Amino acid sequence: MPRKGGPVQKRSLPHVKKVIAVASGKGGVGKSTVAVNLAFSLAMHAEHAPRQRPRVGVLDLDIFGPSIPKLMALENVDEPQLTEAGAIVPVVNHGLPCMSMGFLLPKAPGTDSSADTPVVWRGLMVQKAVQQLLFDVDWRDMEGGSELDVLVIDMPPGTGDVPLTLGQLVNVDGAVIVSTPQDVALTDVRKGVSMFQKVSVPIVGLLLNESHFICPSCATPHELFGSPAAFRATAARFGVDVLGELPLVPGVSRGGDRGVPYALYSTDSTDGTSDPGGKEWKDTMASVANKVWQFLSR
Ligand SMILES: Nc1ncnc2c1ncn2[C@@H]1O[C@H](COP(=O)(O)OP(=O)(O)OP(=O)(O)O)[C@@H](O)[C@H]1O
Repeated sequence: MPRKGGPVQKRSLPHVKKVIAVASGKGGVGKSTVAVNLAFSLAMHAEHAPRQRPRVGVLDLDIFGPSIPKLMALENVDEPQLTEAGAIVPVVNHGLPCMSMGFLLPKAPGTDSSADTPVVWRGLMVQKAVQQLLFDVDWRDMEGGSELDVLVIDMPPGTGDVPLTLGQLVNVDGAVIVSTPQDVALTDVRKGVSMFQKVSVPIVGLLLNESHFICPSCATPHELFGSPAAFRATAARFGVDVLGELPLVPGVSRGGDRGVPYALYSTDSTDGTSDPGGKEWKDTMASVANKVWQFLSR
């Protein structure tokens, strides 16, 4: 909380070593999909022997449109448990601890999911909810007690109150900004970069999503939403890296709908990575995770 008469103090999140925010200037560009898959790719990071792999979690800060419950097949879970000290215990699927407003909202009448429960709140209540999600979750492994090495935060789209609150209150180690190649999305990328710079959050880099589609019949890459050149130019203008260019792959969307993130699909089976562009998507995501890990290890 801001102290009376003094500057706002940034804090670390309890039991979390590093924090990465995944943000976008505009909605619907694939930010949540990237956040979840980045978390798995960091957790499976090739540099680590299986026993030394980092503990990674995901926090969904999209209060008004939480996507993590669906992407993680956790839509119908019961309300999270509390520790003896009253902290919220994350919900786990596929081995990944997650927390989202979607787990704390009451279920919509006649359903066993909160997906259709509208959130109609005023600013102060949103601030309170964000602070609770940030500071009142116990990310420790309930069995071994180990802390979280990396928390990936799925931000709400845009440059509203939530990203500002996060940047002002929390020591965020880096932000990844996701965009598609359309002009309108790029304009918002510029706003996002400026906002994080204003609250002194280092930018790891920009990530271009749905940069191209590989034709299933002729294997030619097509730029469906515009040329990546403008995106690269925007990154260069701000002096930030382009972390990668992810193709549009139907299996990525199917995986999200089924609650099985694409990073978990194996590369040598018929489960979807035979999609045109599937291997390129996976290799790019692994390389992005590698760059994020290097950034965090500086
Ligand atoms: N590379 C990709 N290939 C195919 N589909 C994708 C890809 N990236 C995202 N999608 C699909 O695009 C849709 C939007 O993605 P997502 O929900 O992750 O976006 P978002 O930016 O988080 O949206 P919101 O602003 O609503 O939070 C989803 O259906 C997702 O499965």
